[in-house]
Amino acid sequence: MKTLNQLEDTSLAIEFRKVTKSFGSIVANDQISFSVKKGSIQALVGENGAGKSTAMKILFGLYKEDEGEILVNGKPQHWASPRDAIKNGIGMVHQHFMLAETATGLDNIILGDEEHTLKIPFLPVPFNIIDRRKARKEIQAIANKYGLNVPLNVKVSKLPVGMQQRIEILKLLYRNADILILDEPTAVLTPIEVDELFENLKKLKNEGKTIIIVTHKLREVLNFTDNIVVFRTGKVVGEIKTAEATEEKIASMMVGRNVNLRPEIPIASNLNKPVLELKNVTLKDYLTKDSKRNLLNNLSMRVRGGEIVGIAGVEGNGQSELLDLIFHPQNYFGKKTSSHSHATGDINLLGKAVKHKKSSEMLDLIVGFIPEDRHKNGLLLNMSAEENYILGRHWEKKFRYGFLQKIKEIQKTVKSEMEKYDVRPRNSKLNASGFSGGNQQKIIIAREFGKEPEFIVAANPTRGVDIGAIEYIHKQIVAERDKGVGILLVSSELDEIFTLSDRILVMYGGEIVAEYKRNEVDEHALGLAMCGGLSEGRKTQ
Ligand SMILES: Nc1ncnc2c1ncn2[C@@H]1O[C@H](COP(=O)(O)OP(=O)(O)OP(=O)(O)O)[C@@H](O)[C@H]1O
Repeated sequence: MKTLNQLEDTSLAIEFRKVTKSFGSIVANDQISFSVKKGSIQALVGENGAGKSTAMKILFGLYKEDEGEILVNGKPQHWASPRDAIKNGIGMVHQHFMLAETATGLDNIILGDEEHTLKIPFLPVPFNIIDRRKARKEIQAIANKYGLNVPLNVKVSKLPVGMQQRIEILKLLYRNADILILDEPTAVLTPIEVDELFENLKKLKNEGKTIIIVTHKLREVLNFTDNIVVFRTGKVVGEIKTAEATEEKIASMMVGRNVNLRPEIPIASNLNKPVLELKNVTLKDYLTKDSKRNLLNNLSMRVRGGEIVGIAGVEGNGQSELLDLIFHPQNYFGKKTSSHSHATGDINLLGKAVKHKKSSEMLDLIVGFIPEDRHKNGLLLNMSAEENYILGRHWEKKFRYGFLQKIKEIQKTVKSEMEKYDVRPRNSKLNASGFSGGNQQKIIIAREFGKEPEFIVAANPTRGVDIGAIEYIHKQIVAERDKGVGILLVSSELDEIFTLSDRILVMYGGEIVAEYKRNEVDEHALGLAMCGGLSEGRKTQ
């Protein structure tokens, strides 16, 4: 059967023909066929684990298909590695970045690029070195053109995730890729940055480039793409022109049922005692040259049991520092050291002053944590789902007899949690690395909620998670709130902030610049406050 694009236009950039790829018993791509028109923006959507990333990894030469073939610009291609794909004009930004963390942004962008070398003419043997000045100039020009500015001299590990992603995108543009694959490119961007990114992608499209976007964000799909291909459980279940699609239509194609995309959640009414209190916390930045700037500035806030407090803000405005300070106060409030910036002020967690607590004492305070970087802080990728579920919880009474672990109890709990959160595949022995991004997230959420904490910090809890699962995770968060748990939600998704938060705090430049009840602010005012555009003084609690 011919696909939609084939009927309309034969100038295809990409054509998948009955491609199959299995990992052991898991068929990640099952005879998938679809095509992408040259000079178009194509969305790939589907539930977590539906096989989108696998298809793109085959296209990028990271995996080899078991069966079928892929045509690129009309010619069958069998890449031996991504190097072949790059040579043939294909670039990919992965869902989890592939950057050398200890190298600078500049080095990451030019790494492995032989084009920009400076030839030394008088040496007897050919000896090329990278012309860093030229490369920097070119990268800066691309960055300026597409609004992707990053500090090129700073080590990647020191940059927030949003900036790291910009480096990935710059790397791809710097190599003049003709076909750009972006696996969830906007997961860490603010709405304004998303608009800017897509404006730039449109410019690239108008220059004839082909762009494939893997995303869970249906609004982006509708606003910015030309065609949509829908995956479900390893198969392509449909292709649709964006102009003919609606959010509901795509959602039900993806999930196979109707999904409530905008639930009405009543604002919390029964508030308990505070689970988190920060009073006049200032965090000086001693680690960068910019020592006059404070990473957190005279920040005071409170989360009470039974409420969800959402922090809205453009990434890099102190949110990461705030989270680190909540979990590791001893690093900041103790003696001044060269490895951490120094904090002043007060912090109380679950009613206890914690600024001088040791790490071991902090572990006694049971706080759920869904981290923004699930690979770095949420999972041990080369350990099984079961081991990851028990991570940090092995001391819980229900999981041990003295020093011995109750293996059967652990297995039973993990099995039922995987069922409850619909983690796919239901294989508790599979290493965390073998699960798709969204399913990895579900494992973390199941573990953290399972601790039955009084306070949960959720940083982008539905990042990379499909709509069916978002609906479920949101319900769980609200259920926790209604049980009396206090929740601090840090999210770059305004939709998520609006759906869940009882109170919304806006962070800008390390300060809380505004505070609203959910029902007294709209997206426009919030967006303005997030960009520092608040002219009036902040509202008070
Ligand atoms: N390296 C691997 N080893 C074993 N199984 C894998 C591997 N990579 C992917 N899978 C499995 O293949 C299936 C498809 O995964 P894939 O990452 O392609 O899904 P996806 O649609 O991109 O999901 P998500 O939206 O969550 O990123 C999943 O069941 C996943 O667990």
